[in-house]
Amino acid sequence: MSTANTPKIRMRGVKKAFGPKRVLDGVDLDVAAGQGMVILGGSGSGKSVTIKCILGLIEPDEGVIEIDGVDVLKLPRRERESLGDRIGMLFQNGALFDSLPVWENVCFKLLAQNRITRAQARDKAVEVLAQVGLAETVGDLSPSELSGGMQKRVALARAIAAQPDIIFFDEPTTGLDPIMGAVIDGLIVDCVRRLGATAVSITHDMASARRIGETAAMIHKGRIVWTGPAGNLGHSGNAMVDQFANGEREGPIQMELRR
Ligand SMILES: Nc1ncnc2c1ncn2[C@@H]1O[C@H](COP(=O)(O)OP(=O)(O)OP(=O)(O)O)[C@@H](O)[C@H]1O
Repeated sequence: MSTANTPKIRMRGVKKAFGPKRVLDGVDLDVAAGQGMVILGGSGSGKSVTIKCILGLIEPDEGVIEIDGVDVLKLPRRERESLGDRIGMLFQNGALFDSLPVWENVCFKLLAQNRITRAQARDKAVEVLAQVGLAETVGDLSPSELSGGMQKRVALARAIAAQPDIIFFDEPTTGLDPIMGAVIDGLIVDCVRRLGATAVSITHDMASARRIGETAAMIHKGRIVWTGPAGNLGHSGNAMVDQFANGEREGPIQMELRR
């Protein structure tokens, strides 16, 4: 049963292998309701697989994943799918559809599920675009006509349009200049706060991690090896985390491909 102390997301012993390759080897992670959690880890360490397991896009081999205290892996398919209505996602590359105008992209999920008429969707898109600093006229453009920073704003608008209570951000500032990255981070923080949502982000950008995360977790060799305040990244006292956050070649993390 869910109580005030129940984590929004709770993972215990989550394992996932692809063929002989074990990617997740017993992930334990708690994300408190309303918290901003950043997941760090080397390339290929399993950050995206972790998020996809929570989203239900990948089925773990073992373990427990709870949302609001409910074991989602045991839910019937239909109930599991309806959980998706409460979850927003900003994909790494934005994943916008160039064949649709911006406003339809923003309200894509609401339209696809017939939760809203096209006229309502247009109004809703204008309202959400304004929240990410975009003018009404942008709604009629194709995503291909927008700069990278504007595309990220549209992707953010799409992630929040259905007012989810959990939002995942996969490398939200990748490919942006540092100032635009900071602007997008600011918008993310504002939007998440306005919704009162729980946010889980993957990023390799430490400045971004400190801005959008309250808490950080580091994944290494398929397990969460450290959790602590995002503000401590780089001087956490954990040699592995500090090597990673400071981008040092020497340290406990040996990356065969980089030698
Ligand atoms: N559907 C899949 N089938 C087979 N292997 C997969 C699949 N999805 C992920 N993997 C493998 O799992 C490992 C972890 O992938 P994942 O995408 O989670 O890494 P990541 O930590 O997000 O990395 P990056 O920072 O580079 O995006 C990789 O070796 C990847 O090749």
